[in-house]
Amino acid sequence: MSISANWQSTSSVSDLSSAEQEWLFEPNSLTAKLKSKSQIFSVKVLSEQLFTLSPEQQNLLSCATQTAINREVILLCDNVPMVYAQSWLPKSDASNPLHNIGERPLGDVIFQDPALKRTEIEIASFNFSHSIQQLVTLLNLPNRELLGRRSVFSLHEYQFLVCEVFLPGAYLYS
Ligand SMILES: C=C(O[C@@H]1C=C(C(=O)O)C=C[C@H]1O)C(=O)O
Repeated sequence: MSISANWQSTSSVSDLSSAEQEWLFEPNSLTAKLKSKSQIFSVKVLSEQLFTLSPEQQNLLSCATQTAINREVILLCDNVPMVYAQSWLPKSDASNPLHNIGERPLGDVIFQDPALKRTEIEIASFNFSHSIQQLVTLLNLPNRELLGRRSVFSLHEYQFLVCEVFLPGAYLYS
């Protein structure tokens, strides 16, 4: 699913509530933050496929390779869908910690490594006409304007892009 959006740097976004800022600007693991708010945390993998990167994505990931793994998941707290996440991971072999993470949360893998670096977080809103709303409807959630964030991580020689869209019912809208 495309989550193209009008991504803006956090410094150019002003009218956010404190709850929205708390969640959108969270510098550490979103998985850990969601786990702290729930009894049962789970990951539903929607898909993991090899894709050709768009020129913009190639530029974002400053990578020469044209293909990457597109991983789409839903993060659930106590079985309530909270976040749709789409990550673009480098094609890899078993030696790469990002290889084949399955139902494990990406955050549990990458935030264990002190070498992890995160570039600035960008924010976007997703209105009623955005394709993400089809997923919201599929999940039987009420359609509403959604907020999301994305950033590029680097871990040793790997760069990868993580985009997260907060679904209706997520804590930051309360
Ligand atoms: C990057 C993180 O990992 C989370 C888990 C993801 C996954 O399992 O695919 C994707 C994005 C994040 O919401 C994090 O916890 O911050």
